[in-house]
Amino acid sequence: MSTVIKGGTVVTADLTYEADVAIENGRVAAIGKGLSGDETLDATGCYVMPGGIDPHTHLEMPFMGTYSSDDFESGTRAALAGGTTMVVDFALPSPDQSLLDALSMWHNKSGRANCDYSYHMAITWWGEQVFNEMETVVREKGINTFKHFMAYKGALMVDDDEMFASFQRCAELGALPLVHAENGDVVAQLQAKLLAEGNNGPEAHAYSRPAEVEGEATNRAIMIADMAGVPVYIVHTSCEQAHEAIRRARQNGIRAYGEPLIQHLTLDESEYANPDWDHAARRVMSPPFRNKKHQDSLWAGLQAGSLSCVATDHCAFTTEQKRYGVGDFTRIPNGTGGLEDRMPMLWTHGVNTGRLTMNEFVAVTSTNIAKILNTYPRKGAILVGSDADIVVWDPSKEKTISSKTQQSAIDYNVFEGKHVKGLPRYVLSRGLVSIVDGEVKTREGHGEFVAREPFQAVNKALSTWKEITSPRKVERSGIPASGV
Ligand SMILES: NC(=O)NCCC(=O)O
Ligand SMILES: [Zn+2]
Repeated sequence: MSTVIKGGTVVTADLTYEADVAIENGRVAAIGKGLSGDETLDATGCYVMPGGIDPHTHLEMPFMGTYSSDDFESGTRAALAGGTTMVVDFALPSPDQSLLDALSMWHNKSGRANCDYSYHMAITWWGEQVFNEMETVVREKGINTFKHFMAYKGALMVDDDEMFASFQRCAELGALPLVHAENGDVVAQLQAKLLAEGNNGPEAHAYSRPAEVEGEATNRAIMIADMAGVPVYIVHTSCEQAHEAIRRARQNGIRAYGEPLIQHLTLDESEYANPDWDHAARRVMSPPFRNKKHQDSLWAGLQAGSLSCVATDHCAFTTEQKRYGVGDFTRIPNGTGGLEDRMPMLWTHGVNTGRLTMNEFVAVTSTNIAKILNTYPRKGAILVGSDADIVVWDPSKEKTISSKTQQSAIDYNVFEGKHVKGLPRYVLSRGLVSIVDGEVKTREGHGEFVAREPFQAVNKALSTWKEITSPRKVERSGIPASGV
């Protein structure tokens, strides 16, 4: 069975051109004019783009005494509805748990996925077992990225010595470390101080995590990565201080990547001042939403290329779960949803406003992360042989975002009431037509795990440079006798 997407304009990270796209066996089979197939999808007036890749999701994640409420079924359904055809989730070992056990647990959860997925492995503790299993994870299990939390003291946080050890191991294995960069020690002290002063509402969550906390940790993570000789990817970059650290590092030749979230780009700190406790608590995530100065910095970073990808960090909790933190903001589960809205919100606030070109939109929603994760051009591209993960984007289609019509399992939406213009007409997951004009035709279990090879080029270049510049003993002849 072959499918042809006909009459649209192909938009990739580099090119815009008129062509039909033919699909066979889940792959792009031909690109050109006048193609035909068993099934035709009319793309007149639409842009035919690589499906989105969300670099950062937390589906059914055990966190803060509960589990995030979207699982791989509802989460990937939401992803496809919004034009995202691949998600990258996190396998999260509990303290002392084997990385391989955690991975098996995640494979058990993901069997219901509607679109393709991959994982980052989290480093939540350190020891010889973790050191050894990292090699298996990279060489045998198809995972080349490891996430480190500098925040969540007493839970997921790792210290600098553990991070340095893990980064060096990543360098040896051809893996890329990811970092949640917030100074967990300072946050813990600020939280205690705010609570002691009676400041226990959701707004205190934002007060306890000022931009300096993030800027300091981002810079520290980048410097540690540089000393370890490995590139580094900073997740959910939310402020100018963190962006500045990434920008400066890149100007100095350091391979550091930054990832703003669609939430931070389009929602600001005034959400926490809302008199409705539920409204504010539903928006509690780390880092918190910031002011316009920070938002402008993030948009500028996407335009200038100093920030690479737009993610969601989709970690959705119901209102009931958020209420665990009534009377103590530190117990509000951290996280917000966004999978279904990432692409329409970015198109509306990025492309429709002239802040991003269509090609830049494709780069930051798909192609850049495919390259960073070493899965390009299987993903993130429309090329003959690429997976047919494709979104046919209708720039004239509009809607108002509402939790009543969303795919996510939770009872609200942080973008509630926002009007978007630019939505998928069709979404194809490895050739399977999964969304047709808002109608959901996803197939549970269709999604497959995407194994990713270790990095060759960047890690080789960095280790070569490290070797050339490593400390060397100076060999001297005629050393004078000791003066003692
Ligand atoms: N970001 C957030 O608040 N929740 C998800 C877990 C994490 O990545 O920090
Ligand atoms: Zn995080």
